[in-house]
Order: sequence, then structure tokens, then C-alpha cells
Amino acid sequence: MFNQTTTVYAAAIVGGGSAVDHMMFDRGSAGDYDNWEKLGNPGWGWSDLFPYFEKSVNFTTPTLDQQADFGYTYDSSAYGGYGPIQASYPPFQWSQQKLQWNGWLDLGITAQKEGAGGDALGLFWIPSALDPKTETRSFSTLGYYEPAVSRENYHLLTGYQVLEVVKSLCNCRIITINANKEVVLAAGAFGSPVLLQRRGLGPKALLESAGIKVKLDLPGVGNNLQDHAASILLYIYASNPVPNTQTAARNATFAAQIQVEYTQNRTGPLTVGYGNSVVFLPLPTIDPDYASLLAQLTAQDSLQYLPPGYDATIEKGYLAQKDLLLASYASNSSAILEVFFNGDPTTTTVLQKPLSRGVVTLNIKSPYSDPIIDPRVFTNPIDLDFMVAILRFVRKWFQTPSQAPLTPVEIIPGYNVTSDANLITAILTYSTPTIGHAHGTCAMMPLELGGVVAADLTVWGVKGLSVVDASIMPLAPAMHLDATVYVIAEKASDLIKSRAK
Ligand SMILES: Cc1cc2nc3c(=O)[nH]c(=O)nc-3n(C[C@H](O)[C@H](O)[C@H](O)COP(=O)(O)OP(=O)(O)OC[C@H]3O[C@@H](n4cnc5c(N)ncnc54)[C@H](O)[C@@H]3O)c2cc1C
Repeated sequence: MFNQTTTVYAAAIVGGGSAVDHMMFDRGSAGDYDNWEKLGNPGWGWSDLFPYFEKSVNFTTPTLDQQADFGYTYDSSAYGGYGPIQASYPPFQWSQQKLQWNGWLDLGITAQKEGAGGDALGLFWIPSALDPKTETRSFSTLGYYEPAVSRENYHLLTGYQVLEVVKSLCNCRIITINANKEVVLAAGAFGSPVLLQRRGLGPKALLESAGIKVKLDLPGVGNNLQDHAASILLYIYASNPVPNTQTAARNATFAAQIQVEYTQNRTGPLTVGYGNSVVFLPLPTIDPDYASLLAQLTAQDSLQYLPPGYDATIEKGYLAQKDLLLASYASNSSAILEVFFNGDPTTTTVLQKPLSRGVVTLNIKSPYSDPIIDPRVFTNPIDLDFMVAILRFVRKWFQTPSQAPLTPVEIIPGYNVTSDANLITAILTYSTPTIGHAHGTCAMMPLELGGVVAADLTVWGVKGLSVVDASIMPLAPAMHLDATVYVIAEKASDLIKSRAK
């Protein structure tokens, strides 16, 4: 990013990101999924996906005491099922979080009873992927793999890396696995496109430059990379009551106490993942001047900001996405900003619907080594304008009467940074291109829009090969991705079973 290299996180473990992530378990708004359907994917709108959300999760309601202590609200009808992934609220929250919560109310943000019913907007609680019986992480290995492990036709090979899809390689340390019916790739937004490229399925020019025989020129493979880039607003609370989110790091006695409390009672701060409070806001709420920004975007030649060498089909697909994004930005029911907060003053402000697009390619000099990831965040300058509006808005939150008892003091970027130009410099300095939400690199879209997989998740033009992971999401939804990745997998299982008949 910005001519620098940076660390990109990708889980290398059975269970993938769900085994290591922050356990925030939420869903996007209905319109985010409806946009997928509008991009030429019948069966992928909110009403089609809702049954799979219900099927994949088992939600446990917080106790009455927890509701009274922390203010948890929920609507069980958004969850329904008795699925493999446990969602629940931890029996602890930091007291400072209440003041932060009230700060949003001071700004006129509406508190929602529940965000999982297709209306993930405003201020609301989200559960953790947390088993309430053990107060431990609930994730795909426990929820989906372990119940199936005893099946004779199910084998998990650990300690191996997939090098290529279907190729005989004679080497004693390399094994070949043949598929009778279908190969399903689920290597994530960085892994899946590179496996396709190694197989000769991808942008022709890239494959030729890597010396790979082109089996099918599929320009979209590895393109359309999106993530939720975030800027950090570093505050301290000068009057921060102890204990607070920092106490365990600074006080060994407290750290030991909370460890004992967790081990003995399964209560206390160690039951909390990252946190359970979020605010998701639309552009009109954040930026009073949003109409002129959108007029600029309408007039903008946005194709000039795409990665060089984009194929005409991908450009067409991007313009279709831009039309949907313009409508989303103007709407009060589509979020562009997320702030997740847990009582800590350091705040991550996350852009939910970026215009910029990145690229994942194999390393042309060494196709079997790690992929080359170019997130290209903020390459479309309007993304920076969004971030400027976002930072200005979130600063107001720190200045609300409710937060005053904590005495917030801005450290980064600092109160003297006020002009657009200086805020942009700060954003470029203090941002991360990823919060682990990479997606879009094997986009589910029609071939003529630069798509890689069809609405049944099979790779265009290839028999018996499908992709089932976050890489198929064509357009960034406003949420943390895990719950939706489970939904993609649940729907894929129905699709695979129906074509196996
Ligand atoms: C630090 C971090 C925090 C996050 N926090 C949250 C959160 O709180 N809530 C939330 O909802 N989401 C969160 N996410 C995002 C979420 O975890 C991911 O979006 C999600 O796991 C993506 O699922 P996936 O199946 O597409 O890919 P992954 O989960 O990445 O799974 C891909 C799997 O394929 C394996 N793989 C890749 N290449 C190969 C190969 N060649 N051979 C063999 N195996 C291979 C990988 O090891 C991995 O196990 C977070 C992500 C990160 C990194």
C-alpha cells in the first residue's frame, strides 16, 4: 500500500479465519445481499439467504441479569435455527463502553434492538461466535468438521498445502487426489484465485508472463479484490476508571486474577472476544455534503482508478457495481461506516463500501510461492473523501457529553489536523488496508461482467470445479464476514447435492 509493504493476515489453520478471528458474529443489511442478486446472481438476495443464516446458527439469549447489567437487546426471531455455530453474549462488558454507547445516542444515532434481521444500521449489539456452555470460541472446526469426522468418506489432510488443482506430480512428498464428481476450492480470497491461476485459469497476460499454459482466459480471477480498510483514531481517556481494557497488559496481578476467574468460573473479561457493540452508519448521516460528493462520483471516470490492464468485461462489471454503490451511498438503509467499540479509546473506523479495487496474483517469477497481494485501497480518491468525512464524524463522538467523564484526548492524528489535505495525509499514514475481510477475487457474476463463478458457484467454462469462500462475494457487504461465509457454505452444500443427483 502507498508503495510500502505491509503484513496481510490470512489464517493457515483448520477452520480458517473462524479459528483465529475476533468472533464478532453479525450479518449485513438486506440491501447488501440484494445487490449481489442485482449483479446477475439469482437466488442470492436477502430473502433467499435468510434461511441459511437461520440454519447455520444456534443463538442463546442473554440472561435477564446480563440484559440488566449491560443493556443487551436482541430479537430471537432473527436467528431461528439450531445450527452448528453457537452465538451468544459474554457475561462481561467494560463499564466505559456504556458511556461510549450513550455518546452515539447524543449524536442522534438510533439504537436498534437487533441488527441480524436484515437491518444492520445504527447502534446495536452483536453476539460473539461463543459457546455459552464453555465460554469458548465456536468455529467451523467444532461446528462442522467434528460432527462429520467419523464418516468413512470424509478425510482431512493436515500439514499439506494444495499446490494445484488436479495435476499429477511425481514426487514422493507430493500426492495427487483425484475427484470423481467435483472439486470445491475453499482457500479464501488470497488462496482460491491463485490456485485457479496456477491451473491456467485466469487473465491470459498474467499466465503467459508466468510461463503457465493458458487453459481458459478468465480475466476476473484475482481481480475485484475488496476489503474493509480502516483508519485508526488513537485517543486516550485521561480519566479512565480502573480496571479498563488496558489494565491486564499493565498489571500482572490483575492479569492473573482474570485468568483465574475465567478458568474457575468462565466469567470476566476473558470471555469477551473483541467486543459486542457496533455502529453502522449510512453516508447521509455522516456527511452533510454527501450530495455533492455523489455528484462528483457520478461524473467521475472511475475506470481510470482500476488496476492497469483491466479487461473490458471487468470494466463493465465494475460500472455495474458503481451504479449499485451510488444508490447505496445515497440511501439511509445502507452502511458505509462501521465503528466497533468495547470501552477502549483507540477506535478503528472502517470503510464498508470501497470504490477502490485490488489484485491478487501468483508470483510470476515463482508461481508456487506466496501470492502477490496489492490491496490498492484508497486508489479511488473518493474513498479518501469518505474517510475524511468519517474521521470528522467520529471525532464528534469523542466530544459528546456522555464521553466527557472519561476525558478523551486525541493523540493521532491530533487536534491540529483539521484540513482535508492534512486529514488525508493522516489517513494515508495511519490506515490499514485490511481488517482480515478480503473478498471478491473469484467474484460471482456473469462472465460478461468479468465474473469467475456463476450463481451456482461453478467456475465459468470449467466442468466439476467450484469455489466456496469469501472470494465469491462480488461486492463488499457492511459486516464482519464469518456469518456470511457459513451461509455461502450452507447454500453451496445444497447446490452441490442437487447437481450430484
Ligand atoms: C485477524 C482477523 C480477524 C477477523 N475478525 C473477524 C470477526 O471478528 N468476525 C468475522 O465475522 N470475521 C472476522 N474476520 C474475517 C473472517 O475470519 C474471514 O472473512 C473468513 O474466515 C473468510 O473465510 P474463507 O473461508 O473465505 O477463508 P479462510 O477462513 O481464510 O479459509 C481458507 C482456508 O484455506 C486454507 N488454504 C489456503 N490456501 C491453501 C492451500 N494452498 N492448501 C491448503 N489449504 C489452503 C487456509 O489455511 C485456510 O484454512 C477476521 C479475519 C482476520 C484475519
